[in-house]
Amino acid sequence: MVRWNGGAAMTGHLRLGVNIDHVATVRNARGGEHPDPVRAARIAAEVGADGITAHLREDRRHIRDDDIARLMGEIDLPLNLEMAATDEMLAIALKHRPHAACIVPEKREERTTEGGLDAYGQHNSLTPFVARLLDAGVRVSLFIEPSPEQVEAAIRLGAPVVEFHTGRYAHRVGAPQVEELRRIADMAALAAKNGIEPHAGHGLTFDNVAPVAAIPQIAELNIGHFLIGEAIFGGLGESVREMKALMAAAR
Ligand SMILES: CC(=O)[C@@H](O)[C@H](O)COP(=O)(O)O
Ligand SMILES: NCC(=O)COP(=O)(O)O
Repeated sequence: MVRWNGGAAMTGHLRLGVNIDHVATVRNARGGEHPDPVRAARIAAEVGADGITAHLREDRRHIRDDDIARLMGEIDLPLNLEMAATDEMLAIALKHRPHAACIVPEKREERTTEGGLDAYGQHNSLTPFVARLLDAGVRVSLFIEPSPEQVEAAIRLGAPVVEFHTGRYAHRVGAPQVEELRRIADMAALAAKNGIEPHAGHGLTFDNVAPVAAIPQIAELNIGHFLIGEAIFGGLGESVREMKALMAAAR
């Protein structure tokens, strides 16, 4: 597994991080070992994914601890470990030292990640958390809403990356969607101007990815649920290839 070199990760290439959480959702539905999320990561790597994202939730509803261990041991792509800001998850991240850790909010009752991390309100508790991960050579990303308050909080926390939650963009249409896209673009520019690498993710699909991919400062998109759903019909390799082609065409 690749590790972050501690330097600025900004490049012109728009990277695709494939989130394999929902391969594990299907696996866990029967309590067995198939389909294997690590096999999905291997297929994604073979067809050109730039990284793998996996969300180890506190309730282990999909990705499990052993999945993270196997991803680290068997997959050569950078692993972006999504995690809540808890002592348990910090210990796991420090044990594995993935390429990156993306700090996300978690509510047990939520169906999926409903909003961004409140980096502004949680500044004091996040400060040592971010520092410990950075000291271990893990590239820290904060999964936040595209707002000036949250970007400024990320700057104060010294996070090298932010990932904008695109759920509100993905679930709106017409003028409200355009307005949300503008917020994301403005916040990507604000982050980049302050030396923070902007990413985006959540709810992105073939139909809505292009306008987000066209935002020049955005360096990485993390996409999962839609790709795994599409894989049911045309195979994971094909869905990843198609998403990468759409992202490249938008630049
Ligand atoms: C943080 C994020 O947007 C995704 O990783 C999402 O969390 C996928 O996992 P869930 O669908 O379990 O939220
Ligand atoms: N951080 C977003 C992510 O990893 C994937 O979100 P989704 O595509 O599963 O909604």
